[in-house]
Amino acid sequence: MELSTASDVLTVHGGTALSGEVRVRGAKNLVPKAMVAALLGHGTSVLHNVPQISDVRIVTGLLEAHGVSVTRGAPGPDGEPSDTLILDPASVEQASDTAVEAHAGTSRIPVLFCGPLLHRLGRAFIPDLGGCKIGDRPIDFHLDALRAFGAVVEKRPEGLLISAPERLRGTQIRLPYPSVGATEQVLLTAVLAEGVTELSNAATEPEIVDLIAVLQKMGAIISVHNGRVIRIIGVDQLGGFTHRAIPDRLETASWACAALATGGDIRVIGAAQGEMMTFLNVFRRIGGDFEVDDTPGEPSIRFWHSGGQMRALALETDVYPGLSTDWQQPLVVALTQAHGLSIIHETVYEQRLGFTDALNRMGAQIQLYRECLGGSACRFGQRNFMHSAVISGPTKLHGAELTIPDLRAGFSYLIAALAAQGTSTVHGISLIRRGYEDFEAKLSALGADVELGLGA
Ligand SMILES: CC(=O)N[C@H]1[C@@H](OP(=O)(O)OP(=O)(O)OC[C@H]2O[C@@H](n3ccc(=O)[nH]c3=O)[C@H](O)[C@@H]2O)O[C@H](CO)[C@@H](O)[C@@H]1O
Ligand SMILES: C=C(OP(=O)(O)O)C(=O)O
Repeated sequence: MELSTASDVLTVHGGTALSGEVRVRGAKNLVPKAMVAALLGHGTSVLHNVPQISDVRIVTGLLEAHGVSVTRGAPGPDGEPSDTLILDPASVEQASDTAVEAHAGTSRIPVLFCGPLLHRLGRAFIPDLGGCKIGDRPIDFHLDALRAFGAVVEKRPEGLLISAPERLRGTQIRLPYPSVGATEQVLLTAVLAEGVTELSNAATEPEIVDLIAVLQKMGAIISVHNGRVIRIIGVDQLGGFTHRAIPDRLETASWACAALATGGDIRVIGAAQGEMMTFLNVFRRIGGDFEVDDTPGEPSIRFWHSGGQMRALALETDVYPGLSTDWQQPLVVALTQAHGLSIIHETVYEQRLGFTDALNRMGAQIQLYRECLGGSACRFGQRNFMHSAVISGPTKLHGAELTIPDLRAGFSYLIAALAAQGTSTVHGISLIRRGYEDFEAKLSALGADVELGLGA
C-alpha cells in the first residue's frame, strides 16, 4: 500500500443517498485547449466558465513560462473567485527547456503547444506527457501530422524538440483513428499554416466543436463536412477571443451516476442536454430518471433514482456520438446495482477496466475478458487486452481501502464508497482534482459523510 499525505486521502462513510445541487463549469477537455489557442492570437483572449482544476493550473504554468500573462477576473461581491481567465500573449517568448520540463508527466495538453509555438517561435520543446494511465496513449498521429505540415521532429531523452525551418504548409491528413488530441493538434496547427488543410477521419467530440468555435472567433476559417472531414483555410493572422466554455458533460455524468448508485437525487446546475444525449438514453434505460431545465443562463439537469429495480445493459464505448469512454467508469459502478448481467465493451482505451479489481474487493462481481463482447469487433480484439467486462448484479458493496489509479476511476471509487455500507479510505484523491472542481465540498453539500485524511 502506498503512503499518502493526509490531504491526499478521503475517508468516506457510505450508505447515504446523495441529494441536493452541484454546479459544473466549463469542460476539462475544452478549457485547457482554448487556453492554448490564445497563444495563436495577437490580441487578448477572455475565457469564461473556467473551473478551478489542476489541469487548468498546469496549462497556466506552461503559458506563463512562454511569456503569456494569465490573470483571473475580479472576485464576485461575496468574495467568490471569478471563473473568467484573461490571457494576453503580447510578449510570447521561448521558455527555457527546464521550465517546460518541470511540467513533464502532468497532463496530455503540452503536446498541443506544438502548432502555436511553431507559428510564433519556430521551435517547440514538449516534455513527456502525463494524463490518465488507461492504455499506451502514443502520439504518433500528432507527430505524423506535424511532419506533414513541414515540421521536423527530434526525439530527445527529456522530451521532443520540434522545429519549423519555414512557415508550415497546409496538407492532407487522414487519421488512422478519430483521435481527439490529434484532431486538435491539426486544428491548432492548420489555422495559421499557408494554404488549405483537409483532415479526414477526424474526431468531432463537442469539445472539438467548441474549440472550432473559439478558433473561428479568432479569425480562423474552418468547415466541418459529412463523414468526419474538417477543412481549414489557413490565414495570416489571428486575434483574441471571448468565449464561454461548454459545460463539462463528463463531470455531469459522474454526478448522475452518483445519484443513481446511492439512490439519491442531484440537480447539476450548468449542465446542458445537447452534449449528453447518448448518456441520457443509457441513464434512462438503466432505470434512472432525469429532468432537463433549459432556463436561459442557468440550465440544469436533475438526476434521480425513483427506487425501482435497475436494469442490466450491454454498452460499448466509442468516439462521439457514441458513448464516451470517460462515462464508462462511473456507469460501471452504477451497473453493479442493476439486476442481471451487464456487458461493457471498451473500444477507445485498451486498459480502462483494471479499476474493477477494487470494486470486486468491495463486493462487486465483475469479470474481465480479452474478447470483444457485446457486438462489434474493435482494435483490441486480437491484442490480448482485457477490454470487455461482464457485471453481475445487484451486489451489496462494502467499504474498503482504495488507491486511485486515474481520474474517472478515482471519482468512480468515491461513488462506490458512497453507495457501500461501512467506511472506505480512498488514497490519491489529488488525481481527482485534475477534473473535478472542489469535489469534497460538493459531496458534503449533497449530504455525503466524508472527511479529508484518515478519519477519526
Ligand atoms: C484532455 C483530453 O481531452 N482528454 C480526452 C481525449 O484524450 P486523447 O486526446 O488523449 O485521446 P485520443 O482520442 O487521442 O485517443 C483515442 C485512441 O487513439 C489512440 N491514439 C491517439 C493518438 C495517437 O497519436 N495515436 C493513437 O494511437 C489512443 O491510444 C486511444 O486508443 O479524448 C479521449 C477520448 O474521448 C478522452 O478519454 C480523454 O478524456
Ligand atoms: C482520460 C481523461 O483525461 P486525460 O486525457 O486528460 O488523461 C479523462 O478526462 O477521463
